[in-house]
Amino acid sequence: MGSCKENQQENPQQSNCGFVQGPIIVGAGPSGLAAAACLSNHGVPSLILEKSDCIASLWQHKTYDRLKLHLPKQFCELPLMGFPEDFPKYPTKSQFISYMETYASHFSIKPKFNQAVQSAEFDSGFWRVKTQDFEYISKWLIVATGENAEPVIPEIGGMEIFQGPILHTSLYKSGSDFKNQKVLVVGCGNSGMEVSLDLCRHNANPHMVVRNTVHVLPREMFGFSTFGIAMALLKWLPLKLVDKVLLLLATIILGNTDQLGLRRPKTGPIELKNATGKTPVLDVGALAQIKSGKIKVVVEGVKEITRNGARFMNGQEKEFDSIILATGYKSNVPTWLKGCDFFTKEGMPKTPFPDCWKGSEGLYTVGFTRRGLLGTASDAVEIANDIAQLWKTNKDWRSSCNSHIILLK
Ligand SMILES: Cc1cc2nc3c(=O)[nH]c(=O)nc-3n(C[C@H](O)[C@H](O)[C@H](O)COP(=O)(O)OP(=O)(O)OC[C@H]3O[C@@H](n4cnc5c(N)ncnc54)[C@H](O)[C@@H]3O)c2cc1C
Ligand SMILES: NC(=O)C1=CN([C@@H]2O[C@H](COP(=O)(O)OP(=O)(O)OC[C@H]3O[C@@H](n4cnc5c(N)ncnc54)[C@H](OP(=O)(O)O)[C@@H]3O)[C@@H](O)[C@H]2O)C=CC1
Ligand SMILES: O=C(O)C(=O)Cc1c[nH]c2ccccc12
Repeated sequence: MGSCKENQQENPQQSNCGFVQGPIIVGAGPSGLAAAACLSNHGVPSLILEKSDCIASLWQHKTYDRLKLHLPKQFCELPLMGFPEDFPKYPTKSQFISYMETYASHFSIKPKFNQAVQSAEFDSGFWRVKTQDFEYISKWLIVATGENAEPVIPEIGGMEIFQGPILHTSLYKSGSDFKNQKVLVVGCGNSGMEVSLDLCRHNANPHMVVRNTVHVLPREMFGFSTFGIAMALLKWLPLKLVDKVLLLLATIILGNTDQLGLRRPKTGPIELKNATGKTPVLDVGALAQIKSGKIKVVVEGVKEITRNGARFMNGQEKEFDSIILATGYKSNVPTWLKGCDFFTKEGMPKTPFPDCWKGSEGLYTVGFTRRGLLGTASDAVEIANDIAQLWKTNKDWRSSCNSHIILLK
């Protein structure tokens, strides 16, 4: 194994690498916390390394004010501890964050913050995980950096000459910053739809680019959550038939969305989500604003950004005050996990659900199932069961040391 002794000779007072008791978990989002809690429930310690300064940083730092869970709370709870009973069916962002905080403190999870993992590599039986100031070593590495680790920023010509602000939805907080503005929203996933709706509610004038097909479903059908209906039907019916039922009900409730510029993909909504990760839009009011004309749908893709607006694929140019990129997110695993072929070049596990949680040589992933927090919960339980079995059978891994990290002297 490569050693950190060379570094120590240069700086003998300060140890800069050490063994971690139990697994190293990268990321203190819902997935990392769920994995740590399930491990702790089996008596297995772990160490979470988090690049940000808080838990659930996606939710605390990169989401807008009016965000609510769009699946009912029973589909978004982490293992071993549900949401408080008095929370509404669709908890708000701040309720979700407070749940995460209570969860972390209940299981005494204390991540190491401001530790950005720059590389992780398997070497002679151990994972060596480097941050900007320390090298952590363990038998196990749990990747919990999320499917939404980095914003996708498309390369559109002319972005540098646009006179107004251009921001990704991860930086958008509220439409109050855009009052009376004409705003171009690029992208029509859940972020594009909800940001456009929020802009309407603050008297802005959003134009939403829909360059492709999109599934829009009502969040609820006849008082039941659409997601809940889908889950229930999937217990009895094949996926394609469930999709047909959902689309039939959606058409009855919403009408034909094609006429609004929202053409549906040929593949059904749940099949598409499972196959590609593309989440159907669960409508919380944007569709009504599209119907009323307050949100304008632009069916041409953006060709280039100009000084005062954008030129579209049909050659037409329109003026805008601001541009919001609702262009989605991507995994960052390929930037730091080295010499491992478990992930695709897009940073998603090659093994499909439900087996994507386990790699080889002590590598695990939590939260890469394309099934939201429900997938996170099932991964965390599987991983903890697996590691706990190994942990119990080998007492060498259980040191009497109280600290999580044993410094190499
Ligand atoms: C706006 C929005 C709303 C959503 N709403 C829902 C919903 O209602 N229901 C649902 O099921 N899902 C929802 N999702 C999906 C979302 O991905 C999950 O809710 C959840 O946040 C995933 O948790 P995670 O821990 O896997 O990833 P994240 O929450 O992204 O957490 C990953 C953590 O890893 C850290 N990290 C990343 N790279 C490194 C590194 N190199 N070193 C150290 N730390 C690192 C990050 O800072 C972050 O704290 C939503 C997503 C978005 C963007
Ligand atoms: N309330 C909630 O719970 C919310 C949940 N979310 C979740 O967060 C995740 C991310 O959602 P979101 O941020 O909407 O990302 P998505 O990946 O779902 O959507 C990205 C959108 O951007 C479009 N796009 C990408 N590049 C371009 C381009 N160059 N020009 C035009 N359009 C482009 C895509 O179109 P195309 O299909 O053509 O590539 C797509 O419409 C999802 O899982 C979503 O469900 C998000 C918001 C709210
Ligand atoms: O909200 C999200 O981003 C999710 O990934 C939740 C989710 C998982 N599977 C789905 C299927 C349909 C709609 C939302 C989801």
